[in-house]
Amino acid sequence: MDDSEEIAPAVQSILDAARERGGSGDRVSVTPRSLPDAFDAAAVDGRTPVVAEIKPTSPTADGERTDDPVALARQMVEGGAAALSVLTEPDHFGGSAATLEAVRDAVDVPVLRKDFILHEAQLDVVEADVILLIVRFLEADGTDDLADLLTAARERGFQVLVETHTAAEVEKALAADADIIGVNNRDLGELAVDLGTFEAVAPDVPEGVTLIAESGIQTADDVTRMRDAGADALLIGSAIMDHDAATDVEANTRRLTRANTDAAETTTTDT
Ligand SMILES: O=P(O)(O)OC[C@@H](O)[C@@H](O)c1c[nH]c2ccccc12
Repeated sequence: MDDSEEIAPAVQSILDAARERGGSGDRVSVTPRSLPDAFDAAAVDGRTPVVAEIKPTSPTADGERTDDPVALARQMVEGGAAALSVLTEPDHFGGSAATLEAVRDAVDVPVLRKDFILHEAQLDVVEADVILLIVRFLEADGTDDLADLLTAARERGFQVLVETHTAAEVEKALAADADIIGVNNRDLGELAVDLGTFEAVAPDVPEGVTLIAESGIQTADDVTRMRDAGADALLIGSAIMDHDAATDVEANTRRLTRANTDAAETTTTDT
C-alpha cells in the first residue's frame, strides 16, 4: 500500500487483525457454483443481478443484526438475489466461517466469502464459490502478491472477485488476470460513499470481464444509475439488511432485483 494514502483507523484495525489470522491448516478444494452463470440466469429471468450481503454489523453501521443468517439468506434468495455474500470477518463485522458454511448448505446460489485475505493460508478456511481479494490491501509489506494469491485461489477451485476503487487499481487487477472485478464506491480512506466512483472507473474495464458495482446502492434509481454505467451486477448490503431486525429482507431484495431489469437493453436501443 502507498504510505502516502490515508486509511481510516477502523480499516487499519481490520487489517491489523487480519494479519494475525491464519487458516485451518487443511487445504480447501471446492467445486464452485458459477457466478457469471448465476448473473446470466437472473437477467434471463427478468431480475437485476444482485449479490445480497449478510453483514451482521460493520464499522459504519449503527447496530448489529442478530437474527438467524440462514433465514436471512433464504429471504434474500426468495426476493430474487442471484448470489449471496457472507462476511466471515469476526472482529469488526460479526461474521464467521460457520455462518458461511450454514448459508451455503441452505441455498443453491453462489456464495462469496467476504473477508480480508492477505496470505495464502487464509484461503484454507471454508468452502465458498467466490473469494474476495482487495487490491489496495495487497500492496503493503508482509502481504502476498495479488497475482500469486489469485492463482492460489483458483488452484483451490475458487472464483475470485478482485476489488478496486481507482483506474490504477483496475490496471493492477487486469495485469493479475482478474476476470471478475468489483469497483467499491466506498473509499477505504474516509469510508465515504460516492456512486460517481463506479461511473468514473467502469469505462476502464474491458467487455469480457464481469463487472460488479459495490457499496452505497440504496434505491431503484441507484440501481438504474449503476446499470447504465455498465454494471453486470450489484453488491448490496445495508439497503437489504439494515441493522434493524424489523426490516423485511425479502421485500428489500425484491424491490432492488426488480428495479430496472432492462437498463442495459434500454441504453443500447435508445442510442
Ligand atoms: O452495505 P453496502 O453499502 O451496500 O455495501 C456492501 C459491500 O459493498 C460492502 O460491505 C463492502 C465492499 N467491499 C468490502 C470489503 C470488506 C467488507 C465489506 C465490503
